[in-house]
Amino acid sequence: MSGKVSPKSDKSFGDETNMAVVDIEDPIEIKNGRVHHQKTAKEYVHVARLAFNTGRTRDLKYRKEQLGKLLKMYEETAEDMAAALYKDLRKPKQESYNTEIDLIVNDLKNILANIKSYSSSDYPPKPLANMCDTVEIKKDPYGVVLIIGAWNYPIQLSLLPVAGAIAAGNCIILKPSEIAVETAEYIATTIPKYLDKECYQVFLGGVAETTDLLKERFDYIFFTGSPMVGKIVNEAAAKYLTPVTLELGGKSPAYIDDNTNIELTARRLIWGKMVNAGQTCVAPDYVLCSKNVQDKLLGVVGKIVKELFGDNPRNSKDICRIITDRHFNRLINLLNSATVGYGGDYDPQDRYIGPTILVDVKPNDMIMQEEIFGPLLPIINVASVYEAITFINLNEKPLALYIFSKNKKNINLILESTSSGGVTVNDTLMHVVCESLPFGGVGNSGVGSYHGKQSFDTFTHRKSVLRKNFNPIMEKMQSVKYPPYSDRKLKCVQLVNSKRRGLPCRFLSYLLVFVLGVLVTLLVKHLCYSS
Ligand SMILES: NC(=O)c1ccc[n+]([C@@H]2O[C@H](COP(=O)([O-])OP(=O)(O)OC[C@H]3O[C@@H](n4cnc5c(N)ncnc54)[C@H](O)[C@@H]3O)[C@@H](O)[C@H]2O)c1
Repeated sequence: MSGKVSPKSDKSFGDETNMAVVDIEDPIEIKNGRVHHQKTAKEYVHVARLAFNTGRTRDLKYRKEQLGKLLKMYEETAEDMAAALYKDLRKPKQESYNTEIDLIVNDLKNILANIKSYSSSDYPPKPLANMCDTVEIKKDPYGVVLIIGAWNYPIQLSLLPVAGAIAAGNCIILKPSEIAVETAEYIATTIPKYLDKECYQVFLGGVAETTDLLKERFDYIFFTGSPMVGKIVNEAAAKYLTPVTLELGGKSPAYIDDNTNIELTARRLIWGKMVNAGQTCVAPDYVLCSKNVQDKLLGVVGKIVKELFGDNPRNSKDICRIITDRHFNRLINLLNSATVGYGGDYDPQDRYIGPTILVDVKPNDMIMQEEIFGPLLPIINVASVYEAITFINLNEKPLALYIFSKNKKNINLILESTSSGGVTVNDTLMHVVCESLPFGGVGNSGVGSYHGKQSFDTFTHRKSVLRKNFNPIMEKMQSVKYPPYSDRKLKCVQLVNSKRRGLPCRFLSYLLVFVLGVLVTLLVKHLCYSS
């Protein structure tokens, strides 16, 4: 869709009386919670395919221009982004800027500053057999890519991959999450005002529309969401062997060692759990610690919550709300299934849930069967670091793992004995904001990664190119590869093949070719004169 939603549009995607009408190339109606497109998913993809085939997105100047316009969009409409996030999630302004707006602005500035070097071909070392050839790794765009976003960081999760995909020269169909209604509308109405409407299109909708999109052939699919839907996306992609990045979720553990600074641990843990009201893919999902540490944690948590959110956190402007009633009710069911050690306050009218710690939790309890995605923090007691490691390894590989400890041996033991998408030691969430670290999961928590240069690489096919020339001397030198084969030729080929160590750079191999050329010429001249 590239168009404008009328000001009277319904903000819930679910009320027939207030109907949103978008009226440019694809006038859409939003009726009874469903988006009605005039154009089909196939037509969207067709337009993007035609645009890609013009070749314009391959041009570095064009890509920089489009990224510049995206930056302009961020700068000119940052307040609209923050307003949409507030309406969807009651996101505090500082959280909106820290975790979404500034993140995409900085990422884009970094891409713009480095796009020339990211896009340049690499010239790797080469073996003796290719001494006379030019070997190059060209950075090729995949083509038309599908980006599907999740609702919890609806700006960041849609627009960070968009920047990487544009930089790498792809055309894009972006499908933001339908659950973050305001942000989806902001994206759908704002992007066409700034970017090339054929190359970069926004397709609004929910499950049915995403299902339609997934029937189409894409050259790459970048999905952010739950492992369950990730599998659906992966299956659809497999039909055309389309490569995918799957940014998924899961239960991320936080291990607290006996040897730690309990107050700092509590502050960093509660902060990480309460950002976006726990609706964060890398939020610490549950705690593993001894009974002794649990008691100490419960002893300081009241003080920390008061410090962060005041006497009554319900009145704090710094706690997000749960995205929908459905999500809220799921969390309250989980809360009611467990024993509250701290907190437990909630308000259905406002979709508010306060910081809550759950105790006496057992591995088979309901709350341990699914990703929590809310401000509930269960504690599972373990007797040692070894038991914690065993517990982590018995479960799916998490997206994030947090270790709070002063004991280097224990920290390294966990790092060496477990697998997770990423790790922060002695804090939460922070490895995600360091853009030089690739961000992604492993196993059930995802496939592939992005952020920083990795975003460009994710949307880039590294195409191997080997160039030869028609130089007769080179041809003579390589003639041993042709039949008729002989023992002498085999020995020669084996000798060359055994010199697989790469020659370091193009200059050295040119020099070698030049020296060899001179030697051969001198030899020929010498033979001519002597005869
Ligand atoms: N790894 C990450 O970067 C990251 C970031 C944010 C969220 N997440 C994960 O995402 C999940 C929460 O987000 P969500 O509720 O939006 O996820 P979701 O999987 O329900 O939805 C994600 C996207 O898939 C679409 N979708 C939903 N059901 C579908 C279906 N049956 N067929 C086709 N498409 C479908 C939705 O429209 C949405 O755009 C959590 O598991 C969280 O951990 C991961």
